[in-house]
This record gives sequence, C-alpha cells and structure tokens, in this order.
Amino acid sequence: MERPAPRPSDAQTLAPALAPALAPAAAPPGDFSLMGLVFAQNPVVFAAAAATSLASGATAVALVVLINLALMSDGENLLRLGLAFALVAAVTVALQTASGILFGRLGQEVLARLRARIAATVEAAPLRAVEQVGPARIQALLTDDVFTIATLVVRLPVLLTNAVAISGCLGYLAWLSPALFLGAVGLMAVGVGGYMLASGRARHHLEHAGGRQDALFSHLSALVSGTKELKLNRDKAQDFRTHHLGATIESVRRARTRGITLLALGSAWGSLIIFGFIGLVLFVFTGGGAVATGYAVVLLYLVGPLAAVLEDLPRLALARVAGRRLQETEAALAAHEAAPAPPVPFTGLALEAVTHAYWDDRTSEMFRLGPVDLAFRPGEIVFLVGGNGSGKTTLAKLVTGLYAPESGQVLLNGVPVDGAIRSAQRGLFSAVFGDFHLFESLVGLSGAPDLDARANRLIARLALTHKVSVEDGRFSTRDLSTGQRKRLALVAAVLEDRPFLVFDEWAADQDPAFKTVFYRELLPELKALGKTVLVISHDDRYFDCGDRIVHMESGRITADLPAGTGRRGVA
Ligand SMILES: Nc1ncnc2c1ncn2[C@@H]1O[C@H](COP(=O)(O)OP(=O)(O)OP(=O)(O)O)[C@@H](O)[C@H]1O
Repeated sequence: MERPAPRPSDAQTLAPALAPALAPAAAPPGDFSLMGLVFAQNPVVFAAAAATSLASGATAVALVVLINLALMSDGENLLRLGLAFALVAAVTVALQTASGILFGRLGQEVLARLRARIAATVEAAPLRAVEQVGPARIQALLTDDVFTIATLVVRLPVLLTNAVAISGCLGYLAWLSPALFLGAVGLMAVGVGGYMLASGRARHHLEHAGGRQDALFSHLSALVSGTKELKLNRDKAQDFRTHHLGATIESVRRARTRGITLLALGSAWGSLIIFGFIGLVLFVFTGGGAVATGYAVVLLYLVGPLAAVLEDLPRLALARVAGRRLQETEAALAAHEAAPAPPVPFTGLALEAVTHAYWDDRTSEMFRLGPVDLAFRPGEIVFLVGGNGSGKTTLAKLVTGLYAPESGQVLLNGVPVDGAIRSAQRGLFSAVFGDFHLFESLVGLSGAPDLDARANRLIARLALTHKVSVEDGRFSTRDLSTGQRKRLALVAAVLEDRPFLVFDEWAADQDPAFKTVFYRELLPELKALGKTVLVISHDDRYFDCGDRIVHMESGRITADLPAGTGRRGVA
C-alpha cells in the first residue's frame, strides 16, 4: 500500500518514542529543570529546607575550622573552643534534622502532586492523545518515574549540605594555602570532567531503559489480563515468559546496569583523583609535620562530602531521565481540551464531510474514515451497522465529540463545534462502548434524588436483583459476568439522563430475553422520553426498532435509510 502523505491524526501526538513529528511541541530535553519542578511544588517548604541545608553545610565547615584551631591551640583557648564546638555541633545536628524532615515532607508532596498532575493532564488531554501515549507509559510514569524523582528530593538536603561543606572547606583551604587551593580545584575539575564524560554515556543507556520500561509495563499488564490464555497453553506461557516479558525485563536490566556501571566508574574516577591529591599533598609536598596536620584535617573532611556527592550524582542522573520522560509525556498530552461546559439543550447534531485517519506504524497502513455526512434529530433511534473494522466505533467517537474531526465540521444545534462547544457536545452523551469501564459506584450522580431506588428498579428490569443492588450510590459487587456488567453499565448510562445515548454492540453479550428487553422495551421508552439513541448493532432481527439504519463499509457510509426499507441483513 502506498504510504499516504498527510498524517494529521498522528501528528497531534507524541514525544520521541512515539512520533518524532511532534518534536516542536515538546520542550527540548535540556529544558527540564528538576529544581524548578521541586521548587514549584511548595516554594515555602523548599526555601526553608534549602536554607537549613545550606546553613548546616556552613556550620559543618565551622566545625572543621574549630577542630583545626583546637589542634593548633597551645591549650589556653581550649575551653572556649570546646564550648563553641559544642554549640556549633548542636546547631549542625538540629539544622540537619530539620532539613531532613522538611525535604522528606517535600519528597512526599512531590510524589503526591506529580501523581495528581499527571492524572489531571491525562484527564484533560484529548482521547486520541491518551490512546497514543498508551496505558503502559502512563502507569510507568505514575509509579516508577515519579518515585525516582521523589527519592532524589529526599536526598537533596545531603547534597546541598555537602555542596556547601565542600565550598567552605575549599575556601578555608584557600586561606590556609592559595597554591594548595588552586591544585585542589584543578584536580577536582579533572575529576568532574571524567565524571561528566561517563555520565553523558550513562544517560543514553538510562533513557533507553526508560523506553524499554514502558514495554515492560505493557507486558506486566498482559501477564495479569492474559492469565487465562497463558494458563491454558504452556507453550504460549513459556514463549511469553521467555521471549516477551523475560526479554524485556532483561533489556531493562542490561541498559540500567550499563548506565549505573558507567556512573559508578565516573564516581570512582572522581574518588581516585581526590585520594591522589590528598596523598600528594600530605606525603610529597608538605613533608609531614604540623602544617600537614592542618591540611590533613581539611582534606580528610573534604573526602566525606565529595564521596557523598559523587554517590548522589547517579541519583540525580536517574531523576533527570525520569523528569524528561515526564516532560515529554506532558508535552504529548499538552493539547488540553476545553473545560467542561454547562449543559445545552439538544436540537440537532450534524456531521459534514467529517474525516478521521489512524496511522499504524507497525503495518504502515492507514485507516481512513469519511468524508461522512450524518445528522441526528432529538428522539431518533438510529442503528449503525457494518462489518468488523468498517469504522462504526470510530464514527461513534466523532459523533460523541471524543475525537475531533481532522477535516469537515460538526454542527451542534446548527453551530459549528470547536473548543468549548466540543465539551458541550460531549456533555450531551452517555455511552456504553465495547471496552466500557464499570465504576464501583454511580460516580457523578451522588445527590441525585431517589438514586438508589431508580437504579434498583432498572436492575430489577434487567433481572440482576439476585446478584447486585445499589446502596448509597454504590454497586454491591462488580464480580459479575461480562453480560451482567454490561447491563449495569447500561443502568448507569440511563440514570445519567443525558439527551443522547450511544450503545456500541451492547446487546452482543446478552441472552435473547435481554436483547428483547433492550430493543423492544428500553429503546422505545428512551425514544418516548425524547432521547436520541445511536445503536451499533449486528442484530438485524431488531432493526425494525429503529427509525433509521446507517450502513458503513470501509470507513464510508454506504446507505442511510428509514428502518424497514431495503438492505436488511447487511451486517
Ligand atoms: N485506537 C486505534 N488506533 C489505531 N487504529 C485504530 C484504533 N481504533 C481502531 N483502529 C482502526 O480503525 C479501523 C476501524 O475500527 P473501528 O473500531 O472503528 O471499527 P468497528 O466497525 O467498530 O469494528 P468492530 O465491529 O469490530 O467493533 C480498524 O481497522 C482499526 O484497525
């Protein structure tokens, strides 16, 4: 098949892993500011935590100076120095404890707020963008990546304290011996340069691991949802375990190990330089004695913070990779839909030359829907019929406003739909799609008058009273058969009392008796209430229950006829 030029639907989407075409929408990787992100969560706590960390770094340096003074003292000042030491030590411990607590709190806030932010972004994003990002990436972000960022936040006080301690000690060293200070700074630059080189390569592996991690989450979800299939077939289970799940676990492990090893080598290079420098100063240049003792105290104190910083740098690298993934995904989901609009009365909906296309990267094939012209009036029952894959569900997503047309337009009550009006369009609908989700309660309906009684009456009509009931708006159970859960989804949809209902092959899993209740009783009742209903169906026995039958083939409407005329049984 010839590859079609325009790919408008996929062009709305994703960051690197998903669609390079999107690159302009996503911020360049270097833009990600971890500190900015943490600061934004709670500026007051961040400022207080940072201030206490910095102060504790400074008091730690004061301790080194006091130790040095005590070592050089002739005994006269010892009591005064001792008292000062005790005071500074107590303040240091208090500051370190306070910064630990504050950053711990900030870490939990970052975790909670980032999760809430991702959830809000997903909720506000267009359905198509969410579908293209995929559940695996969203799940990985909400668990693994967010946790990596929060872990770094908890380590931030130590990092900051150590950074200040290193700077202070270097300053003190400069005062003791400018030449030694310059030597220390020069060698530290060599150490840091080596580390940066290694960490650059490491980041490449860590980013690759992030991409594989999305695949891993997808396999893990297949492991749970595909348990039945895997248990029935040992070969399938073994193949899945070895070549799919196992291979992905292994590739994440390999990429992460490479990244972490490179970071460890970078840290080792840094430590080597530090110890080399200390050795040179103590054993070669100063030649021992009292002068050497003064330098030794400072240099030995420096080792601890420097080693700790080098140890924390990999965490920083991991958190930056996680932060970039977060930023890319948010950019991919950035096209926020307009905020929910107040309900509007429904007088008519029309699709004019509406099109939509899906591009499948794996098969390099395009599915095109439309151009479609279709109109709905209040109180109409419209059957949408056609073969598998002909585009019925996609058309229903366009009708309901879940997808925006790529070309053509939708008119709601005669007004062209865009932005906030599309939100109003969605507000007209209740739908039960094939992949419906049954919430554990009648969410969005709490406080509605007589809710439990109305729900239980509908449950009784669908012969589910012996299985489930509604109390305080909650279903007593959701452990039901697929057909039974679909009946509950229908109960929820009807109770929402929206003017337009969509049922996507609702009756496919139902017994003949329930099919009859649905087609011969519920649909006429909904019509009598003035509801418009779009019924996607293959049940040609019941097509006479509709006002119109719309036929689809290969993404096109091939007939739109009053019920009872021609083309019966096409589906
Ligand atoms: N989320 C998606 N991403 C990419 N392609 C999709 C997506 N959903 C559907 N398609 C493609 O669009 C075509 C139409 O699918 P659609 O679900 O609209 O058909 P349908 O008529 O409802 O089929 P069925 O009767 O089997 O439910 C299919 O060929 C499918 O491959």
